[in-house]
Amino acid sequence: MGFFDRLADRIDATDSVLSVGLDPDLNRLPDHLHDHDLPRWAFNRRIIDATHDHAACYKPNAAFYEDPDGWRALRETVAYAHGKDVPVLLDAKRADIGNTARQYATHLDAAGGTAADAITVNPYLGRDSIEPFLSQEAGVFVLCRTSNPGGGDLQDRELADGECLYERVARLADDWNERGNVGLVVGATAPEELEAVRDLVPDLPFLVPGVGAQGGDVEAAIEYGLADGVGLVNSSRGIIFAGEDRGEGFARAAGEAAKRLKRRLNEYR
Ligand SMILES: O=c1ccn([C@@H]2O[C@H](COP(=O)(O)O)[C@@H](O)[C@H]2O)c(=O)[nH]1
Repeated sequence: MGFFDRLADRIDATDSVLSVGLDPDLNRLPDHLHDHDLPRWAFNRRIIDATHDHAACYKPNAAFYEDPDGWRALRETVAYAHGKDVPVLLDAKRADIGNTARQYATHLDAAGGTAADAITVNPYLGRDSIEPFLSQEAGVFVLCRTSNPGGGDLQDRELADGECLYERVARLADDWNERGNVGLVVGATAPEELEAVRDLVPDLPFLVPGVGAQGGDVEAAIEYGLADGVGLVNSSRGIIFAGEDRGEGFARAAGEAAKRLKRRLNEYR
C-alpha cells in the first residue's frame, strides 16, 4: 500500500490530520532525561506514549539527529512509532546530483537507514535530484512555499511568464507524481499562497508546517492543506515543549496540547 493510502487509513482511525513534530532540542529536554543513554529517544518515547492517539503522523526533523547518538535515537523512535501504527515523515529536505541522491535515499531503508515512511525534498536541483525518492513507495513532500520569514525571498519571485517560482514548483511536483506518492510543503504562515497552490494542484496532499510556535493560520491550513481529506498539519515545539516546567509532567502537557490542536483542526475539517 502506498504512503498516502496508509496515511488516509491513519487519518480515519484517529480522526486527526495532526503531524506531531519530534524535534528534541537537547537544550530543552527535561533535566531528568539527561541521565539516559539516549536522552532524545527517552524523550520521544514518552512523547509518543502521550500523543499517539491524536497523531496521524510523526515528523522528526533530521537536524535534531545528525550525530551518532542522534541516529540511534531516530531509529528507535521510528520503530516505536511504527509499533503504535503511526507513520513517520522524515523532514530532511534532501536532494543532490543522482549519485549522491541515491545515497540519501538509503536513509529511508529499513536496513541501515531510518525506515521512515516519507521524506521532505528540495526541488531546486530538478527532477533527477529527487528521482531516487520518487521511484520508491515512500511519500515525497516537495518544498513549495516554506513557512519561514524569508520563504518569499526566492519562492515568491515572478518568472518571465508571470508565474511565481513556488507555483512553478507546485506544477512540476504534480508532473513528478507518476506513482501517486508526491505531496507539497506549504507553510500556514502564507495563507494566500496556500490557497493559490491548492487551486493549481487540487489533488496533491500538503504537509502544512507553521501552526503553533510560528503563529500560522490554522483554518487556512485545513481549508487548503487537504486533498480529498488527506494531508498533514504539523506542530513541533507547540506540542513537545508545551510543558513549561521541564519536569516529569512534560509528556502529559504534550498529550493535552496534541489533543487540543487536533480538536481545533477538526473544527475546520
Ligand atoms: O516550511 C517549512 C518546512 C519545514 N518546517 C519544519 O517544521 C517544523 C516546525 O516546527 P515548529 O516548532 O512547529 O515551528 C520544524 O521541524 C521546521 O524545520 C517548517 O517549519 N517550515
